[in-house]
Amino acid sequence: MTKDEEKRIAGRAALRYVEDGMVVGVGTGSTVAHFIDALAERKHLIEGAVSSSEQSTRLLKERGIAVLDLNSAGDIPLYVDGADECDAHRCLIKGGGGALTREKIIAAVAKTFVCIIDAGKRVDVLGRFPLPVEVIPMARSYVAREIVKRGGQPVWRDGVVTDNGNWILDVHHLRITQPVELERDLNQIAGVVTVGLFAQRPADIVLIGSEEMR
Ligand SMILES: O=C(CO)[C@H](O)[C@H](O)COP(=O)(O)O
Repeated sequence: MTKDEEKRIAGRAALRYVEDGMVVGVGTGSTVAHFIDALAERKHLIEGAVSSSEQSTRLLKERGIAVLDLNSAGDIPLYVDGADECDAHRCLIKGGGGALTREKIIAAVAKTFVCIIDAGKRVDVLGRFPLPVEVIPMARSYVAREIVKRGGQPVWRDGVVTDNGNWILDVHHLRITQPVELERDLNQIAGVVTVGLFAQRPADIVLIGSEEMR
């Protein structure tokens, strides 16, 4: 089975958590694109979606799904999103697609966070995938120096500007054995907007696309 097939199966499987009348939080990425395709089949039954990126907003609108403003949407019972890595405690690295800040906001608001991944994303220890950190542009060098002090090797995602007008550092060579503590520590560096570690608010449910899930 190809990786994309696993993503498609996971994306479709998330549909079982969608209930009539819901506002559905929608993440970003290629796995979520499969979820959006599946969600389109229920578009007349849900109230609408709140979107974590311009990319997902475009996809949702193309498929005729109403996109709502998070500030006026009320409760978000369900958030469906992918991840770059996932450990046994459902802690995640996210932000490979650069949408980590809005993703973290919707994950925080949502009652249930369903994470959809292909099998290659499951790891014992987070950190093989470089950890994305969104930074205010003027703080890039300072934040990078602070990360080096903590043993990481930050690489500027040159040329990428987030939906919020910020920049991203991808931090290599971290072996994340204490994700909650690291998330808290990196969050308090001046100039950091969001750390792509989802440990203080992990996923509630992880769906890994597989043959058995078909
Ligand atoms: O965090 C993300 C975007 O910021 C994505 O969920 C993550 O990068 C996984 O993407 P894909 O489903 O394309 O493998």
